[in-house]
Amino acid sequence: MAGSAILTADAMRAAEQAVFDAGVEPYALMERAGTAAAELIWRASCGRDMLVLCGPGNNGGDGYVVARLLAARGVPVRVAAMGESRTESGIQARSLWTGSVEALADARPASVLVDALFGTGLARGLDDDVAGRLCALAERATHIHAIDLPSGVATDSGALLSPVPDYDLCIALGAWKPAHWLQPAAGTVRQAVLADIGIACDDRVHALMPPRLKAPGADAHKYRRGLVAVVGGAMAGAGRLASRAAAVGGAGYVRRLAMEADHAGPDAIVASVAATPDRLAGALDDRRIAALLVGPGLGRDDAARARMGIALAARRPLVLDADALMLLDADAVPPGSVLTPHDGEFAALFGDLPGSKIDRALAAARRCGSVVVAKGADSVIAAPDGRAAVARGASHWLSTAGTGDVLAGLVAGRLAVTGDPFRAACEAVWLHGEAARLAGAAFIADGLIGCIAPAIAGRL
Ligand SMILES: NC(=O)C1=CN([C@@H]2O[C@H](COP(=O)(O)OP(=O)(O)OC[C@H]3O[C@@H](n4cnc5c(N)ncnc54)[C@H](OP(=O)(O)O)[C@@H]3O)[C@@H](O)[C@H]2O)[C@@H](O)CC1
Ligand SMILES: Nc1ncnc2c1ncn2[C@@H]1O[C@H](COP(=O)(O)OP(=O)(O)O)[C@@H](O)[C@H]1O
Ligand SMILES: [K+]
Repeated sequence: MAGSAILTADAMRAAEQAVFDAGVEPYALMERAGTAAAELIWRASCGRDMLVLCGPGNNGGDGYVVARLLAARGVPVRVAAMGESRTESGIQARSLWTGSVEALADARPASVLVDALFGTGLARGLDDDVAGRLCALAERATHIHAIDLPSGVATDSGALLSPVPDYDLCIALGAWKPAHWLQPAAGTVRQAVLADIGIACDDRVHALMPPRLKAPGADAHKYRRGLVAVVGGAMAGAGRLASRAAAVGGAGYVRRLAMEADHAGPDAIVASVAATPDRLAGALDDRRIAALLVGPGLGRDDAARARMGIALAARRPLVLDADALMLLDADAVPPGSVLTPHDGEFAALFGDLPGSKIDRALAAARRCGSVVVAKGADSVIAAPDGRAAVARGASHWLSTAGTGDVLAGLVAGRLAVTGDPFRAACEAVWLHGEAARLAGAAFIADGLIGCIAPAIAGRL
């Protein structure tokens, strides 16, 4: 997973320190960072006039390196600073900049604005006058670039601590930070690029990467590919959406255990009426069930609670979604399951946990010994062993009823295929996002299912 690690500010500082301990001079690392950033900004700005805003720390130091290197290439660059440089490397970078330095308060706008005010050292929101100046200069620029992070975002949580303009490009130095992936900070940047500056990173928390999938082999048959059972409930449509997603998602066989007979297709999905506790328990007494999905359209009444109890008692690998998450207690979740809560379901199940969305998902996963997919415009897939993958950039057209049922079905389908809850959840979230991208604008959940097959085909 090289190149996809997501590090908090503290972890980044530790990773940088390891580089210094190995004999690299701190200023040499800043030169690497500034050189990488200058190259990307050079490509994006085509020689237009540029204003670099430099802060008092090492982020500002990177800004002075960028300004020097681009001026040497003939770019008309000006620098505006927020006070004197305060770090050793920053002071050195400042001393090598031979141009003038304007005060931030008086700086004139330019076509290209480079924000090197604050990075991982931001401790609080920008003062009103600084944030106001940043936003006003951004308003007048045609290209806005952030060095490492947009100034004003909290590195670890992705919260906005003060007003933040919209950026065209953010150059993450050395490793991704949570703010590049978590909302709302991630939403302030149109394109984020990672610049490798030779820092080794622990990638237990990482960006969700496209999966490598395998087509069925010569020895495949429907049970070997995986049997998924979907426990239907009061709202039959949700179970149907999930069943279809499980089937196209890779399961060899999908059984929908409905409350009442309906003949809505597709015919490849075996629907049977399992309305009574005995019928449901009987249908679930099958060791070949490789993934059992409970929750979409289940309902929240006594009958739903009873159906969920029977499903849990079947002791098959579980995917729990929607109403199941509202009926269950976190301590009653069978370890080894996959849970797919949206924010409301997450809060109902786990309460008000502290920290970033990544911290909260990891704490929830540890608590119930299961994989937790904390959904939303940023989705965090967390495992109880401390691994987490973060997805961003999914189409906001996904904010339509039933897309969560599709995701739950996809997770069940991939779980039946792989037998690995974390891998299955990662593959499903990626395929769901890719299907949405392929679906384009204004789709509904039924249409999303039609784009899962091409999403899979693209990863074989
Ligand atoms: N380590 C390295 O060698 C490398 C690091 N790299 C770069 O360094 C960046 C991190 O640098 P950094 O740690 O110096 O923090 P940075 O974000 O520049 O700001 C800290 C300064 O701002 C101040 N301050 C904070 N909040 C404030 C506020 N709201 N309003 C006003 N002031 C505020 C704070 O002082 P305070 O007032 O909190 O005492 C402090 O003086 C990182 O993102 C990357 O770009 C790369 O070059 C690779 C090599
Ligand atoms: N604004 C958004 N941008 C990207 N993805 C989103 C957005 N809103 C919701 N989603 C995704 O759509 C799905 C919605 O799931 P959920 O809220 O459970 O809906 P439902 O219960 O109606 O099926 C989740 O996979 C979520 O990550
Ligand atoms: K910055």
